[in-house]
Amino acid sequence: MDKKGQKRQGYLSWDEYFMGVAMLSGMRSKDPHSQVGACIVSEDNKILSMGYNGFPKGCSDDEFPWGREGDPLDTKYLYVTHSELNAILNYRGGSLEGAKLYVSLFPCNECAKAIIQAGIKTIVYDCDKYADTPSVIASKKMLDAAGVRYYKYNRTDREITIKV
Ligand SMILES: Nc1ccn([C@H]2C[C@H](O)[C@@H](COP(=O)(O)O)O2)c(=O)n1
Ligand SMILES: [Zn+2]
Repeated sequence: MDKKGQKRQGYLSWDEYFMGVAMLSGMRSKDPHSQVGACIVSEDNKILSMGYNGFPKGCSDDEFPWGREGDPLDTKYLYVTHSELNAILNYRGGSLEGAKLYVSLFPCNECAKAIIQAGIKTIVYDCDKYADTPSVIASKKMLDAAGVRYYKYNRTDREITIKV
């Protein structure tokens, strides 16, 4: 059949688009071990905010520690802001009630609290590599209790290459 006058095929689905944006955002992270990205989307599929894991403003990426082990004060964990929290805090538009969150790694318990309190109702996540940790188990308990829906992103075979 003649395809003239018909829409292009093979365009990105909404989930591919928003997870792609979340992953692109994660590429800004300076964390040498885990780069996490988040994208918050309205109920009518408008991008509201984005974030990635990094130190708070004024805390230099070159002076604060990126290590994972040793004295807690010398590891990143006490200092880094998670991508989801950054995306929530970056939003300047008012309410996130009913919004969807696309995130490359399942939210921890602290981010779950912020997600619930912000009114986000759906989480689409890619990786769940810390599923067995108390933090993620507690996160799921709270999300379940608060009625926040979450589902794993269905990876497609699509490779997105952008030359910049
Ligand atoms: N849902 C999450 C979980 C973790 N992060 C951040 C926090 C750290 O920068 C990194 C995890 O480090 P790892 O223990 O894998 O070396 O990812 C986040 O932004 N969102
Ligand atoms: Zn978190």
